[in-house]
Parts: sequence; structure tokens; C-alpha cells
Amino acid sequence: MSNASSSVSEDFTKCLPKIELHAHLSGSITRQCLHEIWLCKKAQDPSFAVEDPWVLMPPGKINYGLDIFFDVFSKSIYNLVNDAETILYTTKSVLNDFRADGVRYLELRTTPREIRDEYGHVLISKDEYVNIVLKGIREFDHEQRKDNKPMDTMSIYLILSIDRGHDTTSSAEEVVNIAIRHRNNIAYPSNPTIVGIDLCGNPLKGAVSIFRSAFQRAKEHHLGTTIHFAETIYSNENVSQELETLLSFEPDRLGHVIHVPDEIKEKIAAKKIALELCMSCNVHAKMIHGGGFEDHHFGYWWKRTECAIALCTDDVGFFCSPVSQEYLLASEHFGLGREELIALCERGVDSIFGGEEEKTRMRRLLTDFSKSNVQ
Ligand SMILES: CNc1ncnc2c1ncn2[C@@H]1O[C@H](COP(=O)(O)O)[C@@H](O)[C@H]1O
Repeated sequence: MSNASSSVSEDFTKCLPKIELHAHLSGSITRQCLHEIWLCKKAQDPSFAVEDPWVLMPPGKINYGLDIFFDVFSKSIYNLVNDAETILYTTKSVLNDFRADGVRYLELRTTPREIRDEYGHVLISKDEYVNIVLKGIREFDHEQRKDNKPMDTMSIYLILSIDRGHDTTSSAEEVVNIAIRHRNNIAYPSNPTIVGIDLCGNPLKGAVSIFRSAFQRAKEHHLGTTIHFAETIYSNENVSQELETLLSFEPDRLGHVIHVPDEIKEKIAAKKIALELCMSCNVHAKMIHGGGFEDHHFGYWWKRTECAIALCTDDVGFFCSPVSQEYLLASEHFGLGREELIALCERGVDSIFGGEEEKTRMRRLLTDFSKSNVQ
């Protein structure tokens, strides 16, 4: 451990006012929270047939390969988080966890999900799903502001995800339309809560070119755009071709950026596209070459490019590493000291979708923090 990184403690990274830009709502729910929901549903209805989420997500397990990872959502989480009350409850629980970890600016993302009963009748439409999540954000925000401690307040925005494994051209356009319709239905009168569109889902599935029109429309309506990029070396299209297609959507940010051919790395670096990097997720899901934290491509992008980098959790419910821990890992494995961690965070602020006021607020929080925490 270098001298610089030895002065970085858990306490320091927890108190550091952090941004989180890449967190999937359903994947951020703790397994404790999911288990409690299961207990509650089982107590209300002993014939409730859904399996305890601890079977697929036992306490302590963090090694989810992508082959099983996506199934856990459909086999477990989505069978539990499938009514308005539970969506509301889990949204607030996730927000509470991020705030308690010292996140002061959050862009949470979720895929608008239609929920049907066993006969196929729609219980909650995609639009209603988004409404419930927004209600959770509003109620949480109202509660946190009662504390009247602006320094401890977490600004919250929402990104809507398009799922490459399930969405079609028209359902992806519908996601963008939902974002446009809802963006003024919000907790912050002067700022839209829905600030962006994401492309996520199983990287082995879907031909990404079908989403061009959705991203074009999102840009026309001044929504930020971010894309899960080069998560795997396997693809049903030629990899470079797929990555070129995704870059041609002109995304503002890219998530993961793991298996990137050199010529595409150069393009990303030249355009200084902002990056959302998820170290624990990539290591525990065995998505990177080598396999240890020191092999993570954070080192490459941080040392060799001027891209803004946000350290993110992706799915803290699976990988159990909060944002503060991601900063600690960057310090431990790449030798970043206090000033460098603050600078990293400051650079990430340039890429947020929440607007100039939010950037100014985060920069002020970081400057104040720096004054009292760096000699
Ligand atoms: C390696 N990490 C990842 N790569 C790609 N897509 C991911 C992901 N982690 C999560 N998702 C996407 O987000 C959904 C869960 O949250 P929401 O139901 O939207 O809140 C998953 O179903 C998956 O499509």
C-alpha cells in the first residue's frame, strides 16, 4: 500500500460526498429486504408459492456469473417486487441505503416493467410502474428534507432503461415516451426527475441497431443517454460492429467498457466520453480478464485517458459493495490517495445529467470536504 492510499480509511470514503450514476433499482435491493418482503407475503398468505430469495441469494454469496445473474431477476426479485406497495417500499429502502453510505447525488435507473396477474391481466402498466417509483422518490425526498441538513441531502434523479434482451424497437420508443411524459411530474419543481435513457440487459441477447430511433428521440428531447458497453467478449454480432453501432448513437456516457478493442478505446478517449465503472460487479461476476481488482480496467481509463470516471455499484444487492467501498478499492488497488479520490469524484461530476445547479452543489460539497479532510 502506498503512503497516499494508507491515509484513506473506510471513514474517509464513507464521508466523501459521492455521486452514484450506475445503479439498477431492482438489483440494488438488499437480500435482507427481499427476504423480509418474502416473510411478510408468506405470513399474509401461507400458500404464497414464491421461493425464499435467500435460496438464490444466500447471505454472503457475491459470485454471480452473468449466466445466472439475469435469471435471478426473473426467477426471484420480480416475483416478489410485483405490487405497488412493495415497489414503493423497496424504492425507499434502496434510497435510504445510498444516502446512508454518503451518496449525495444519485441517478437511479430502472426498466419500466409491466406486471400481470396469473391470467395475463395487466395489474400495473409500465407507465404506472414509473409513477410508483417516482412517488417513492418524492416521499423519500420529502422525509430527508425534514432533517433540514442540506449537506446530508441526496439529490435523486431517475434514468429509464431499455432492455436489449426483451425490448423491441417500438417498446424501446415507448420507454423514451414514458420518460418524456413523466419528466415534469416531479419532486423538484424546476428540474426534471427523469434525466436519461439507458440501454442494459443481457449482453448476449438482442441486436442493438434496432434501438437507434429510441436513442435519437431521447437526444431530440434533451434526455441524457448512457449505454452498457462491451460487457462481454461474446456477442451474437461481430463485437466491433456492435460497439461501433452503439457509439454511433452518440451516448453521453458508457457503462462497464470492459472488452474494448484498441481502435474503439482510442475513439472513446478522443471524445472523452464519461465512464461508469463497476469494479466489484465486474470482479465478482468474473467479467474481466485476470480476475483480481488490480486487473480491473479502471487502471487503464484512469491513468491513460482524460475520460470522466464515476465509480458505481451496478447491483449492490448482488455484489454487496456500497459506493464508499468502491472508492476504498480504488485506493487499495490503484494507490489513489485522499486528494486523488476527491479529484476523481469531481471529474465524475462533469458527466451528471441533473444540470448545472447540481454540478455546482456537488463541487461545493467536495471543496468543503476537501478543506477539512486533506492537509
Ligand atoms: C452486469 N450488470 C448488468 N448488465 C446489464 N444489465 C443489467 C445489469 N445489472 C442489471 N441490469 C438490468 O437491470 C435490470 C434490473 O433492474 P430494474 O428491474 O431495471 O430496476 C435487470 O433485469 C437487467 O436487465
